[in-house]
Amino acid sequence: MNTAPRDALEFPESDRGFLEPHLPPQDSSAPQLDLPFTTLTFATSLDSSLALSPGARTVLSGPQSKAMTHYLRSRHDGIIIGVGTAVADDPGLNCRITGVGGYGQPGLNGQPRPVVIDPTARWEFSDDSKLFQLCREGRSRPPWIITAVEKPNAEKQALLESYGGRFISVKMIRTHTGRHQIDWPELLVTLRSNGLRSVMIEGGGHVIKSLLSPQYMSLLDSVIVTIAPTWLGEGGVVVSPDRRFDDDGNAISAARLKNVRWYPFGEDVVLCGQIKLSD
Ligand SMILES: NC(=O)c1ccc[n+]([C@@H]2O[C@H](COP(=O)([O-])OP(=O)(O)OC[C@H]3O[C@@H](n4cnc5c(N)ncnc54)[C@H](O)[C@@H]3O)[C@@H](O)[C@H]2O)c1
Ligand SMILES: Nc1nc(=O)c(N)c(NC[C@H](O)[C@H](O)[C@H](O)COP(=O)(O)O)[nH]1
Repeated sequence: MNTAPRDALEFPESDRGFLEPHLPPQDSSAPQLDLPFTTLTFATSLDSSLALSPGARTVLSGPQSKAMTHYLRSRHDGIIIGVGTAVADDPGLNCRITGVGGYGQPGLNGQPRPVVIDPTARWEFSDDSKLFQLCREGRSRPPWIITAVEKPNAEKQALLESYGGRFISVKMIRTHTGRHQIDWPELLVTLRSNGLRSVMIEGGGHVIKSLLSPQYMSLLDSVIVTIAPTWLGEGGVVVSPDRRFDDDGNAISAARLKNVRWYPFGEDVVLCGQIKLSD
């Protein structure tokens, strides 16, 4: 067994049980589906902010819930973020729990595939990006970048492919505000057909908002939210889906969870549930 690096995290067995009903099945005889098991998971402040501003990497999770997030990463085949998060955070998107590949074990077992949604292929990654440093150290899988660009920049493509990553071009529509909108079912089917049986979606704000729209929320099998005891204040990246109205034009809640469980975790609380679909 290799020695785990100093930044390895511990997530004790005794803390794992409560998460089990909210995670993809581990049973290899579970039925093979067209869609991956899909978990929405993020950390939020008391004023529903993910970060102090769109470009700011902001620590919300305490040490125990951070380790929990890394355990979640070990339990999913893929981890999806938007390019805004890739640019703001220079994330590692790997799993640092002791005992997974690169953290005390050879190989990449337990390491999720990073998937970045980047419609215009604007992420200026380089050899210095954290993700690629981790790939070189054998501590992360190379990313897949989902884009609407048919022929991404050749140099970027060569760099990505030199690590074993790739661009995956998909069709995206433009909304009335000019934003790209991915076809989530199509993306999830594509990821499943490329071998990902489960994915966790970490954010940021735009990704989460689009998944909480009436059109797409039924794709979510599980929702796991860490709530930190802090207010980030005005100007943060807020998780707030579009307003919904009933047939009479009255405002109704945009989305709600069912089968809810709360678990105190250090100074944070972790909320697990499933999207309640209208009857
Ligand atoms: N607290 C947390 O758990 C957490 C998690 C992730 C990110 N963050 C923070 O969130 C911030 C970034 O959030 P954001 O909202 O600015 O960026 P984002 O990560 O949601 O990325 C936005 C971009 O991704 C693409 N995109 C997103 N949804 C899409 C869709 N449905 N279809 C097509 N393209 C889509 C678009 O190019 C869009 O401009 C950062 O500050 C980051 O630190 C926090
Ligand atoms: N659970 C959680 N708590 C936080 O306080 C926080 N800021 C994030 N943010 C998630 C987002 O996807 C980040 O980009 C990655 O957390 C980057 O972190 P890594 O380098 O991969 O460890 N997630």
